[in-house]
Amino acid sequence: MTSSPESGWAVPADADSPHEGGFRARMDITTDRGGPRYGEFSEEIRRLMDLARYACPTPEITDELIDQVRALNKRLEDVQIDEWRSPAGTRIDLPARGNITLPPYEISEGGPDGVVASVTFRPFHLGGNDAAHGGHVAVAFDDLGGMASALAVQGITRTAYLTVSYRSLTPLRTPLRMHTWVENLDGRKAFVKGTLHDGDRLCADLDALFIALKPGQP
Ligand SMILES: CCCCCCCCCCCCCC(=O)SCCNC(=O)CCNC(=O)[C@H](O)C(C)(C)COP(=O)(O)OP(=O)(O)OC[C@H]1O[C@@H](n2cnc3c(N)ncnc32)[C@H](O)[C@@H]1OP(=O)(O)O
Repeated sequence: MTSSPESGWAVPADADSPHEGGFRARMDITTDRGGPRYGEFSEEIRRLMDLARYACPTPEITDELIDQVRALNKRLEDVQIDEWRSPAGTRIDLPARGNITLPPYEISEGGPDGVVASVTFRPFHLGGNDAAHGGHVAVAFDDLGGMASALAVQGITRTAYLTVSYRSLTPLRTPLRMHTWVENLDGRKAFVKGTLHDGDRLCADLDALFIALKPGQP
């Protein structure tokens, strides 16, 4: 296991984790990294973010919390690894592939007709007035649009542009339906559309271009 740098920032890949540009020489998609309770761990981190977002601690409680979070961070520093082998992003059995930085989603369909997922914006995704932040809506579209284009080109793609039109407020704490699909495939260019609905109500839609990476392209 790669040891953590002093700073605790991301760990670079080493010879045990080969990849070529944006491509992975070995697609290490797993369901066991981090152990059977890793999903529970991710959910507790999200809960921490939710609670921190709306917390107003006294100065004494802030002092106490700093010590506790520092102890937790110290524990996590001991188990740092590069992005290619971390459970976050590769645990396909967990919401949003176990990636705690994404709005949690669960995929119900994925194929030539695109990707359909249930996305729930958490309390910590607050933009204002109990609605989701537009940036977080764009993150969900980027990931699920990227997935629809990856399925269409059967490879890794990168976002060239991504335009989100916000049609009505996106609620927090509510399972929403996101659909992304490739409208037109032109060589390496996948033109992607998407919608986000709360029941019958359209919250936002997507117009994006993803480009299939060439072998070795970073
Ligand atoms: C665990 C397993 C999971 C698996 C699931 C994975 C899902 C993960 C999902 C995660 C998803 C997260 C995803 C993310 O967040 S990706 C992160 C955000 N995106 C980036 O950082 C991308 C930065 N940009 C680049 O790297 C390059 O510019 C790219 C790669 C995009 C193109 O540079 P490249 O040198 O390769 O190609 P090219 O320049 O010859 O262009 C090629 C063609 O495209 C046309 N073009 C280019 N740009 C634009 C534009 N802006 N508008 C209109 N057209 C544009 C261009 O005219 C040309 O057309 P044509 O002349 O051929 O007709």
